[in-house]
Amino acid sequence: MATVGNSTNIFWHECPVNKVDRQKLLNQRGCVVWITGLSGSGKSTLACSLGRELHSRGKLSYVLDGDNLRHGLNKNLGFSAEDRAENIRRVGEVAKLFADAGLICIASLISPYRKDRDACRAMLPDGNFVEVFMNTPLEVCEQRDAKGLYKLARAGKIKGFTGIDDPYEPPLNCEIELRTLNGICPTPSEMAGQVASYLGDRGFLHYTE
Ligand SMILES: Nc1ncnc2c1ncn2[C@@H]1O[C@H](COP(=O)(O)OS(=O)(=O)O)[C@@H](OP(=O)(O)O)[C@H]1O
Ligand SMILES: Nc1ncnc2c1ncn2[C@@H]1O[C@H](COP(=O)(O)OP(=O)(O)O)[C@@H](O)[C@H]1O
Repeated sequence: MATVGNSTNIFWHECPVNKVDRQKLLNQRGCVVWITGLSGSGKSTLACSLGRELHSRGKLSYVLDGDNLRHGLNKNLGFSAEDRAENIRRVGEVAKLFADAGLICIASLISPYRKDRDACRAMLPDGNFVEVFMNTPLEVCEQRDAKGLYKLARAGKIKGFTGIDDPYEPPLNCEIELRTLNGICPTPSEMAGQVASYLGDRGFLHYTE
C-alpha cells in the first residue's frame, strides 16, 4: 500500500504478460525518441519521416506530437512555464507507457525547458531516452514560418512565443543533434535514417536475450 502524490491507499498490480514478453513478440525494444526544438525547426516532419522509416523496417512506433496532443489530452493547458511543464510531464508519462508496451515512441514537442526534458529522461531506464535536438537556427524557422506564428509573434499578437519572447534552453548532452551544415539542411529522410541507425546500433530494432 502506498501514497503517491495526492493518491492514498493505492496498490501496484503486476500483469502476467510483461515488457520483455511484448518486446519478444515485436522483436524490438521499447524506447522513447524525444525530439526537441523551436517551432518550425522540423520536429513533426522528422517524427513522421522516422515513423515511416521504422514502419518500412517492420518496427512498431507511435508519434506523440505536441500540437496534436493539445487538441485532446492537453487541451486544458496553455503556454505559461507551468503549463508547458505539465504538458511535458504528461507526455513523458504517456511515452513511458508506450515504451513499456514495447513500442518506439517518438515524442515531438518544443519542450523548451531542460529540467522538464530531464524529468522525462529520469522516468525511463538508462539509455532508453534518446534526446534529438533539431538545431535549426531561429532565422531559418522564422523564414519558414509554416503556420504564420512568427509573424504574429513579431507583431506582438502572440505573447510568450518560444524564441521570440519566451526562452528555449538547448540540450547540453543530447544523444543526437541535427543541424544545418554550411547553410544546407539535411532532408527529412536523411535525418530519419541517422536516428534509425542510432536505434539499430543500440539494439532497439531487434530483440535478443
Ligand atoms: N506561445 C507559443 N510558443 C510556442 N508554440 C506555440 C505558442 N502558441 C502556439 N504554439 C503552437 O503550439 C505548438 C507547440 O506545442 P508544444 O506542446 O510542443 O509546446 S511546449 O513543448 O509545451 O512548449 C507549436 O507547434 P510547432 O510549430 O509544431 O512547434 C505552435 O504551433
Ligand atoms: N529537413 C527539412 N528541410 C527543409 N524543410 C523542412 C525540413 N523539415 C521540415 N521542413 C519544413 O519546415 C516547416 C516546419 O516543419 P515542422 O516539421 O512543422 O516543424 P515543427 O514541428 O518543429 O514546428 C515545414 O514547412 C516543413 O516542410
